[in-house]
Amino acid sequence: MSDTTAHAGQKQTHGFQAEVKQLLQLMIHSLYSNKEIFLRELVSNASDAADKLRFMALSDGSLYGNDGDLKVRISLDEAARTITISDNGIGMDEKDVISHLGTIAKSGTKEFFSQLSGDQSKDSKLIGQFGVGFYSAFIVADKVTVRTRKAGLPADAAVEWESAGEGDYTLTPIVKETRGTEIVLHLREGEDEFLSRWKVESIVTKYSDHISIPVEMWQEGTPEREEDGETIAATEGQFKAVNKATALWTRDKSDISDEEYQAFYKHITHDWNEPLSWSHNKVEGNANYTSLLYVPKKAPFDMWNREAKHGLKLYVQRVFIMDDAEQFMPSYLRFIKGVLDSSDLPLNVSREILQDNKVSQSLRKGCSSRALKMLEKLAKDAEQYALFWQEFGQVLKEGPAEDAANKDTIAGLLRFASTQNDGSEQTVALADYVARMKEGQDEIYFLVADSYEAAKHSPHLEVFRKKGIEVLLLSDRIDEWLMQHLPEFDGKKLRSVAKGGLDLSKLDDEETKQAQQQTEEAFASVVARFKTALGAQVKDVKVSHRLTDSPACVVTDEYDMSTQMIKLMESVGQKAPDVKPIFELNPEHQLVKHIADEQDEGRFTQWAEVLFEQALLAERGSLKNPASFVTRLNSLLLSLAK
Ligand SMILES: Nc1ncnc2c1ncn2[C@@H]1O[C@H](COP(=O)(O)OP(=O)(O)OP(=O)(O)O)[C@@H](O)[C@H]1O
Repeated sequence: MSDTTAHAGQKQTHGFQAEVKQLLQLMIHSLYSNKEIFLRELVSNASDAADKLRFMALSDGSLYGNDGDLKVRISLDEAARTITISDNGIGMDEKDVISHLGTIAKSGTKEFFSQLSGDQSKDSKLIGQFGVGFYSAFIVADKVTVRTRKAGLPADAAVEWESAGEGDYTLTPIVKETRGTEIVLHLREGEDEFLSRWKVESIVTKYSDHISIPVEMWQEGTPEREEDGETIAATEGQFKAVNKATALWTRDKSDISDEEYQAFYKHITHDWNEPLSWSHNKVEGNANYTSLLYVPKKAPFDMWNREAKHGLKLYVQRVFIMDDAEQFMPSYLRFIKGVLDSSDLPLNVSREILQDNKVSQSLRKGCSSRALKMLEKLAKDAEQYALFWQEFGQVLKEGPAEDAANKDTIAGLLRFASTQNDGSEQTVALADYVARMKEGQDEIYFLVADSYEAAKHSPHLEVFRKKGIEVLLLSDRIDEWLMQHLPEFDGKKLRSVAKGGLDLSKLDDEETKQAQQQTEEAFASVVARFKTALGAQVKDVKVSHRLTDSPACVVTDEYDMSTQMIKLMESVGQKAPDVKPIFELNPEHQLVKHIADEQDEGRFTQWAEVLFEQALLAERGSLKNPASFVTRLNSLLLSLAK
C-alpha cells in the first residue's frame, strides 16, 4: 500500500526534547479513557496540511503537481494491525520533521514543564492546558511511522520518522512517490477495536464531519447479485468520503448541532476540554464575513507569556490564510479562539497588510463586540460565568485600559470580592453593587490592597461597616491599574476609600454632621500639635470620620498616586514619586485621647511618630526604617511599664 522505498543505510537516531518525553507519558496516562481522540488529532493535522498547501499554492500553483484533489485517507490493515492516515497536503522536509515531531516549539514550554510535580494525577490536570496534537498517536500505538514528502520537493527528498514514543526516534531518507504525509500506527496490544471499519468511520463522523476536505475510507466492492428478481451489477472497491466535507462555519446555524460545534472547537484548538460557549455569526452588507468564536473552559499554559501566539484562524473566501491572526482580537480577549472567514480581504493578505488595513480594523471591531456579547450572554448563568471568571477574569481586567470604546461593556463583565460577602471569591458585578447602594450614596467604593485578607481588615473600612455601605475589595496585581482606567460605571464615580477627600456626609443626618463639626473644632489644637510633631513627613493632619476601632490611618490625597500604585512601580524597579500621606486621627480612640493629654512635647512627638508609623505599616505592609520604629515603640512601652 505504501508508495515509499528506503535509501540504504542512512538511518539516524535522535533523542526527543525532554519535555516531549514528559508530555508523551502524561498524555498516555491522562487520555487513556478517551483514546479515540488520536484519530481526530491526526485527521485535523492532515486537514491543516491541506489548508497550508492550498494557501502556498495561491502564489505557486505548480505545488499541486498533477494532484490537486486534496483529501485525507484512512486505511486499516488487520493482518499487520496498523491504521494509516495519509494526506496529500503540504508535507514536511527533514528539518520540519525534527522541529515538529521531536520538540514542542511553543515558547514557555520549558518553564511550564518545570512546574510539574511528578505526582501523576496532579500533573495530568495541568497537562490538559497543552494541546493534544500528534503525540496522541502513542495512546493507541506502540510504534508510529511517519513518511512524508514536502510539496515542491522530489520523490527522493522524503523522510521516514519512526518512534516507539519513548526516548528517541529515527530518521531515514526515503523515496516517496506522492506528496504529503502518511502516518502508520502500529496498534498496541488490546487496541484492535480501531481495526474495525465501522468503529473508525463512526469516530470520523463524530469528530471530523465538518472538515472541509473529504476523509476517505476504502469501500469493498460487491459481486454481481440478484435481488427481487433483478440483477444488480458488481461494484468495484473504491475510496469513499465518510464525512460531510463542508467547512462547519459555512453551514447554517440551524443545521449545526452542539456536538458539531464542540467537535469543531477541538479540531481547531486541539484542546482536551469542551468549550464553555460559542457564537457563530454571518455578517453581510458593508462588511462580509463569518465568525465562529469560542470561549475555552481552561486557560492555556502560556496565557501570561508575552510571546505566546493567540488570535483567530483566518480564512479568506474559505481559503485558509493563517493561524493565530492576532489582529482581530485585542490582547485582553486573547483567550478567545475561533475562525474568521472574510470576503473583503485579498487572498494574498499578509500579517503586515493586516496590521494597517481598514478592513481588518473593522473586522477587529466586529469580532471584539461579538466576543463581548458572547461573554454577556455567558454572564447570565452565574455558575458558568464563575468558571470563566476564575480562568480569564484577570485577563479581562486589562480591557478598560486597552479598549476605551468598549469600556462600559467590559465594566459590566467585571466581578469583584466585596464586603457584602464573606469569602474572597470575585462574584459581585458593578450592577449588583449599584442596585444595593444606600439612599443618598452616589459613588461606588473600593479598596485595593496586597491581599484579600489585608483589604478585608483595613481600617479604612471601619466607617463603611458602621454605616452598612458596601465596599469592593480588590487584591489582584492588576487591580490598581484597572481602577485607574475605570473612573465610573453607570454614571457613578468609583472612589478609593484609601484616598483623602472621602465625603460621606450625604449619608449622615444633620445631628451627626453637627457633632462632627464640633469634634473637629474641639480637636483643632491637638491636630496642630501633631502637624508640628510630624513636620515634613505628612502632607496634612486631619480629624478622621472613617475610623471606629483604629486610632489613626494614612490616606493619599485625592490626586496623588495611590499607595498600591507606588508599590507596583517599586516592585518592577521603577522610581515612584515621593508622595506624602495625609494622617487622619480618630478623636474617639482612647490612645489618641491619652496622647492629646500628654503635656511633655518630647513625649508627645514620640507618641505621634509611633502612631504615624503604625498607620503607615497597616497601609503599606512595611516601613522604610523599621528598626527606628521598634526602638521608639520600646522606649514608650518601657516608660509605661515604669
Ligand atoms: N499531516 C501532517 N502534514 C504536515 N505537517 C504535519 C502533519 N502532522 C503534523 N504536522 C506538523 O507537526 C506539527 C506538530 O503537530 P501537533 O499536532 O503536535 O501540534 P500542532 O497541531 O501544531 O499544535 P497543537 O496540537 O498544540 O495545537 C504541526 O504544527 C505541523 O507543522
